[in-house]
Amino acid sequence: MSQASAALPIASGRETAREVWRLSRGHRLRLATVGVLGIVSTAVNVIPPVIIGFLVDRVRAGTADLGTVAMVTAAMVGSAALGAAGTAMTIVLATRVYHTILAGLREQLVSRAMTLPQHLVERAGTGDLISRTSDDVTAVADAAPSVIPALTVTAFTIVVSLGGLAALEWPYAVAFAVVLPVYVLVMRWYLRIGPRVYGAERAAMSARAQQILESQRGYATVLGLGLTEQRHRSVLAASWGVAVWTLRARAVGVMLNLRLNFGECLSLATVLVVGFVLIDADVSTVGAATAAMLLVLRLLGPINELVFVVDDLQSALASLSRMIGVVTIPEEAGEPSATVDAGVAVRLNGVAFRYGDGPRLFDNLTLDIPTGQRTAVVGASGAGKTTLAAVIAGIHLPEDGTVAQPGRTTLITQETHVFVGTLRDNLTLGAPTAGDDDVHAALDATGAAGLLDLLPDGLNTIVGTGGHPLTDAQAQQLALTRLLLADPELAILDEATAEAGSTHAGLLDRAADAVLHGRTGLVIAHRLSQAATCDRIVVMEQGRIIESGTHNELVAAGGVYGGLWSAWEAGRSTNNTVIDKQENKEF
Ligand SMILES: Nc1ncnc2c1ncn2[C@@H]1O[C@H](COP(=O)(O)OP(=O)(O)OP(=O)(O)O)[C@@H](O)[C@H]1O
Repeated sequence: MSQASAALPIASGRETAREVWRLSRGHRLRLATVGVLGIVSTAVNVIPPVIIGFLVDRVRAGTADLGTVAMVTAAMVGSAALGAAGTAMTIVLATRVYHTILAGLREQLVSRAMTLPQHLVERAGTGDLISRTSDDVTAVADAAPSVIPALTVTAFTIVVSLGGLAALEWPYAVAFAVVLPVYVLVMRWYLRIGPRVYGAERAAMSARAQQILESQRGYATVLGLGLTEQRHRSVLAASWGVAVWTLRARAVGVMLNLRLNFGECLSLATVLVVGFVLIDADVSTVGAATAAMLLVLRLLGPINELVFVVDDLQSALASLSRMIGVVTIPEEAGEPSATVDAGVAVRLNGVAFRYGDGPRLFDNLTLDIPTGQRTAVVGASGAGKTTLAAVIAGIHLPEDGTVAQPGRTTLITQETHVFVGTLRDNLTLGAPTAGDDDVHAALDATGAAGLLDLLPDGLNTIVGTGGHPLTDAQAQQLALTRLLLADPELAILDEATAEAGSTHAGLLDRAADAVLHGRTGLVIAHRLSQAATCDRIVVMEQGRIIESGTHNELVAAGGVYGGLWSAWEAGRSTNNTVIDKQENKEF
């Protein structure tokens, strides 16, 4: 598998073929039927030229009567009808089979995309992944129904027509066969240039998608820093890249047409000259020469189509190998594994981590999180708390060292996604077998049962984009209840109750309390009061753990945490509002 720069991998031709063969399992009988139908309908299409040649000779000999014309007409109409029906059936069946196979591939692509290590996606850029799951899927879907039947029909038309020419007089077949290398040269030229140009066109589309996505995601930052013009220029440059490569791709298409026209001219002229010589030498009849010319004319269409299908095929193959490149990304070594030590739920041993090519954020980080306990992580903004949570959850892979954690781990961040569907579906995502009684019990436990009274259809209310709107606090309650139902061994709450505002902070704190009850918890604490209720506190500074212990131990030690706690207590004795602000400022 080749990996160009930071982009996601692209499958080689062999890997693509192997994966397509694997995907075709269960559809091979129907694929064979497509092939047979294509062959039969093509063979039928060869009848009209031969029968016209027969008619020409009968007319020249003066032996054609009304019966001959009626017989020729009936044969032509019959073969045309049979050919058309066969071709239509081939295309319908082929379209069904290919779309079924493609649907399977698309499912695998989406499920692999959802489980890809985040560092891979970040390094490649989200645009690359989105382009592969949208543009590339469309390219393959658009090409498949035309490419495969055309390939089958064209290949067989060439074989049958060459046989037909040889049956008329072998020099006709030789005359055409000597021109075939011209088409081979045209195709070789095209295969050399085409993939590069089409690959570059697709890469330019990925780059454009990336620029647009970044501008949208960071819209607030762009506005805040006055970067609108700069972003506009970046999107413009990426769009221009697409325009340039699209133009080059179309130019390649035009040059291909010119070469094909030359091939047509050459093959018709060759067969015409051979026909003239054969008739002159009394070896062939005018009818046979007519049939030969008609057969060659019939062949030119499919041959051109083959070259044009190669065009689509190249484009589709480029997309297919990009899709399969994602599907076949192997599970990475270094992904978190289940811990074995009794009493330790999570063990980080000598962990090193950096974002992209940046400096090391963690270097030789070591940490044990005891089973069944609640550990808080505190530290100034940028200390590495969120990154630590993501490394433990397995979202980021360490560059060095090991992470051992329980198999069932759930991470909740401030950004809670509400999926389109019923509230019940959203709550039972991690526990598909949970019944309504379980759901109600979980809602009671997290104090979210009141939410049902606010929704028009209770658990059946459609939420998510376009559905009943939920406030941030409600979405967070939903996420906490979902976690309770999923019942993981390790729950990581990354500031999951931080942004709710003072009205809902207490409510969400109680929900978080219910969720963490009886399991190992890691709380990235925004508020010092939240950390103080945990069994153990870990203090981080610039990617290092500088203190760790119980609240009382750390206060008694009088270190960084002790200082912060004293400041917090001093603030509490003067003004509660100030305390909250002070806490948020500190962390
Ligand atoms: N995706 C990323 N790419 C590059 N650098 C990042 C990325 N995410 C975080 N960082 C950097 O890593 C460092 C640690 O960030 P992290 O978010 O883990 O800190 P934090 O303690 O959780 O901060 P906060 O409390 O503000 O959320 C910071 O310097 C941050 O700029």
